[in-house]
Amino acid sequence: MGKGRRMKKQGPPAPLDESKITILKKRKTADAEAASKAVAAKKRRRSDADEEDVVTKKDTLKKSKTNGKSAIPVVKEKEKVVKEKKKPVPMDSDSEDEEMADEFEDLDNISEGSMDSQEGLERLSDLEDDSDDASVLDSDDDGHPREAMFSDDEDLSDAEERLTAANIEGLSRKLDLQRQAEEEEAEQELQEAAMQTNIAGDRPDVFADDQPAGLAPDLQLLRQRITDTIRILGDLKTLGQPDKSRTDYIDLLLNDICTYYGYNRYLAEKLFNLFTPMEAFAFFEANETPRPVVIRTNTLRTNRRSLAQALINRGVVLEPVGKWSKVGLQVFESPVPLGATPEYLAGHYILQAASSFLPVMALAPQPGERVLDMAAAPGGKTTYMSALMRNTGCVIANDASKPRAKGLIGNIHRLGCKNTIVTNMDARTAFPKAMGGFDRVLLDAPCTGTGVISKDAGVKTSKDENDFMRIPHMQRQLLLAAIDSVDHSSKTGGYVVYSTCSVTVEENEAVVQYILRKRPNVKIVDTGLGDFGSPGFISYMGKKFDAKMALTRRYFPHRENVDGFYVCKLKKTGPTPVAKPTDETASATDKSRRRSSSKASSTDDADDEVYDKTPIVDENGVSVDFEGGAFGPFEDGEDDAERIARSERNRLRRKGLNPKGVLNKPKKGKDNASTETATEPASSKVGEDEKKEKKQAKEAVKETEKETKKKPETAKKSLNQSKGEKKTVTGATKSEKKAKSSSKKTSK
Ligand SMILES: C[S@@+](CC[C@H](N)C(=O)[O-])C[C@H]1O[C@@H](n2cnc3c(N)ncnc32)[C@H](O)[C@@H]1O
Repeated sequence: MGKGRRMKKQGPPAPLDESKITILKKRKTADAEAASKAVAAKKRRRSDADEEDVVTKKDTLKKSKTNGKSAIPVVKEKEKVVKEKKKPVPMDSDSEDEEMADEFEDLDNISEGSMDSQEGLERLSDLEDDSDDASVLDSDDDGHPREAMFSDDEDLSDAEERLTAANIEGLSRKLDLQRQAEEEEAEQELQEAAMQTNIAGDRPDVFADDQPAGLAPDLQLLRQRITDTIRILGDLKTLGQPDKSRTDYIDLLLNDICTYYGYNRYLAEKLFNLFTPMEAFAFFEANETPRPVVIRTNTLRTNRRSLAQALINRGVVLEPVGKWSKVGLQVFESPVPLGATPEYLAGHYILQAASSFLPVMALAPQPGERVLDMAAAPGGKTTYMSALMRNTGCVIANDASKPRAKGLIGNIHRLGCKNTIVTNMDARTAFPKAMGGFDRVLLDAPCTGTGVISKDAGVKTSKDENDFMRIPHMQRQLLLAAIDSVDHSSKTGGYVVYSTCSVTVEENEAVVQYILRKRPNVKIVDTGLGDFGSPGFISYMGKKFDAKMALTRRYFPHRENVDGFYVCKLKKTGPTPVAKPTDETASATDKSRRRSSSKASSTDDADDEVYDKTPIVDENGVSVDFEGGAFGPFEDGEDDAERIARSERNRLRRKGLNPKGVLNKPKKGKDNASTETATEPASSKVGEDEKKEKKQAKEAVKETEKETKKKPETAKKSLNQSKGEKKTVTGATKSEKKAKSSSKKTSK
């Protein structure tokens, strides 16, 4: 079955699919007590949910008000998502049996790579299942009954019954806890509704109740004011003070959000602007609560059913993460540390956020392919790719940070990935010069981490304007390198997936838009991830993006209950065009052309190794690298250097310093004109900008620069790609060395 069809049938994942738990409980005759609890809990939940629905329609704002910091908006959003999941999903004719299929069984041993019909994923379903459970996956006509552990099927196998029996007690406990939380929440809502009624119809003066200066803010009052302000913004005409504008209210709201949640003003505003005020509140709330713990089954070592059984036997309470994934398990409770179980140590699973499955699913690497993971550490995605490829072909897993690359190697060994080469290079410059011609490239880019604030609250205060200049700049460079490293003529691939765990437009749609302008030889294609998530922005704050940006996917903690994430899939349609080739680019282009023809004729000689080593060039054909700063404009009419310089000036101003004084100050012991701008007057603005840009660039890659000055790890074994040998190596291959020497010759 193709990926698109499966995704349609399966629908998007529910963060916490209560229906499964309920169904389990209904079925569990062996544990009458647990089952009756479950049914009662379900009824209560339903009636609660119905009541909440009514309340929602009456006044959604009321729902967001609580006395403490409970995540009411998150819960509401979660419920909304769950309800949406319950809507019938459009299905193909053979969809009913698929819907009933076992969420454990039909996944066992097989990859989600088999879900991509566009890319020959059917090949995967042809592969024999080499485990004991020999069911063939993803094939519509496999003839294997798909019994469901959590399905509506009545005929559960004995094994599933035992699994269910073992797990039901824990699930029941979880459900009771949820019910208790919901009752408390409902109680709170009632109280708040009463409070709201008192001010309903009035024009609440949120500007009046200023907190006393010098004292710690009263969080209860602050929260009340936040929700009041949001309510007013929803109906400013009726509820707003006549002498106050929308801007006044937004200003007050942002200040309160900063105080209440602890964000710096710049970041709070940036995140706030992504949503309506009400949704922004839900987003900030969601960042205060952790996302569900998820583990990914390593199908190189086991299958999901066996893993679930083993962990349940250890008292772990879990369920499949959702129908969208065949390898994910959501863990509700564990009496043992999940990073220290025998199964963990044996590499049967890896702790991996649900959202980080998505870029790999979108990339859909195929067995036998040559794949690059540009920024791979600690390796959650690399090892998933390796599993999808069934340990065949080759994954180059690169990371610029040496300590992180060591962690990556550890995971690769633990999970038994044998088709992986680890490299330690700066991907902006290493690829495609050192290696190119990949069938697929994953760029899970370094980012500001605004999607994972619940994991790293430090982001709230540490990320400023400067970071939002510097980091997207690096992302653009990396993505250009990713595109140039892909073989557009790959028979099976030619794809790049770009992902970040950030929700800002600057790091996502804006980066992709820039790339589309710089590389007309790529186009955005469907991620194949179905309806899960939201479409990428096609416009934002007056800026229009390519219409196909809607094919990219965004994920938010408050909507999908996963880490904030962005996924874009690109298809390379032709070689990178060079407008005004320099010597270097011309020869590289020739080489690229030779490469295509040599591929056809199979007459490669050593220097004509088939890699697309086209250097990154700007529109004028000028070779681009970070140090040179000759990068294209950040946005139309404004280049990165200027933006970074402006950001630096703003930063200094915020610190109360005079940017002119600080930036123009001559450096001790250095002649102003002694750098690469020596031919220009020391006071030249251009020279200063370049220096500033260089300074920013150096800061940006402080850590990675150090590493990349050192030699990449050398190969211990070579990888004979053409013979398809599977070998674990840790550095450059023979062919890569040839490619390097050829590259040197070219540049000479
Ligand atoms: C978001 S993390 C990658 C997570 C990884 N894909 C995974 O799933 O486990 C970004 C990684 O990019 C690496 N990195 C930063 N700058 C880089 C560069 N210029 N070249 C290659 N890697 C870089 C960082 O060391 C970091 O490990």
